[in-house]
Amino acid sequence: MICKHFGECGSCSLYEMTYSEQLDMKKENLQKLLEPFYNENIKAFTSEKEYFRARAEYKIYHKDNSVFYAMRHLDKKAYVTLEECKMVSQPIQKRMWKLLELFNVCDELKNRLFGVEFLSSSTDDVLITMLYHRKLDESWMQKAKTLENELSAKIIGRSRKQKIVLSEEFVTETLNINGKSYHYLHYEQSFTQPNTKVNEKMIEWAVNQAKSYGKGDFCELYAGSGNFTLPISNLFEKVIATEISKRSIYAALENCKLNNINNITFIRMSSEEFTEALEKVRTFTRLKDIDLDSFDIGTILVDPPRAGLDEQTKSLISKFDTIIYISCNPNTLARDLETLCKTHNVKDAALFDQFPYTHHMEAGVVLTKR
Ligand SMILES: C[S@@+](CC[C@H](N)C(=O)[O-])C[C@H]1O[C@@H](n2cnc3c(N)ncnc32)[C@H](O)[C@@H]1O
Repeated sequence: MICKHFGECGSCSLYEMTYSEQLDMKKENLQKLLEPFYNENIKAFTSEKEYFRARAEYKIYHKDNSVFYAMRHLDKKAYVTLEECKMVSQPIQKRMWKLLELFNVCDELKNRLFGVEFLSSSTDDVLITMLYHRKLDESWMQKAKTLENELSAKIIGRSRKQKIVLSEEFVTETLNINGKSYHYLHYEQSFTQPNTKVNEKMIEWAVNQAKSYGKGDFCELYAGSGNFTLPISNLFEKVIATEISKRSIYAALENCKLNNINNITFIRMSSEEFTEALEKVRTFTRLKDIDLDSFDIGTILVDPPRAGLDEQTKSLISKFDTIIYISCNPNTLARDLETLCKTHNVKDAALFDQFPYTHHMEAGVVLTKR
């Protein structure tokens, strides 16, 4: 029934709904899922109706010596070629069709090309990753360098065991949070929120919840490159944040420098390991210079992947006064609330429409200890 192709395959009923109809449907679904834990009206934060996606991945389909952007059809074993894609951001829009024209007049660039990924920012910075089934050589690099200039974009070429970065491998993003600007480096292939405007609303919501219910020091698990951590850090004296991805932790540290923030301790650690460290089940050399006991954690924010929280992490976060839970899968959120609501009450809940015209939902819930 529901489109995974931002509606572009034109084959599903969600695409036929108006934006507000599909949003109402999601809100109703979320309200039902959260009903056992929260009976108040859930606030929905809307997306722009077009040009909202800051990143996109396309297959490249070859036919009669021409290439096309393509996506897998939802139901059939086939690809759908695209002639427009109104879901992607204006900076991507501006470049993607020109790029296709340039591929089509250059055999060197389109030979064995099988995918193109775009990452953009609201500062009109765009990174284009081109994926090939062949080794890339000097001649490819020369053509790709010309492309960089013609498109005002940064280009990365990838093939098996090969990655060529022509200039930089990140885009610079600036987010406006409650009237203040925060600057971020978003690296290729590390996690970034897909819908910039909705992301800003989501961070503002989290900041406001931390303002209302925050206590003690602040801790964040699944912190990525500091998307929430940086704006929330202003409200607390001491902050500790963990994340499993090496690249995201590197970006998070760079982002702290960019924003002159120096009260955050970032640690590269899985939430499972961090739980073991806090509960003194295991010692880690990575923590030799960090005194975990010096943090008096009262507020925790978690933003796990779709699988939600593991049992140990749930048990750990249940110990803190305030929990802000951001979820990209309301089914696992509802499952985790069954445990968390044994000790905490839900104070607020919201829907963030990060993924319009798909069945995906992003939700936020704030809980305080009884
Ligand atoms: C939904 S993303 C959220 C990232 C960040 N909060 C943001 O808004 O950009 C989830 C993050 O959890 C990280 N992650 C996945 N499994 C993890 C684990 N077991 N422990 C810690 N972090 C994990 C991923 O690398 C990813 O950055």
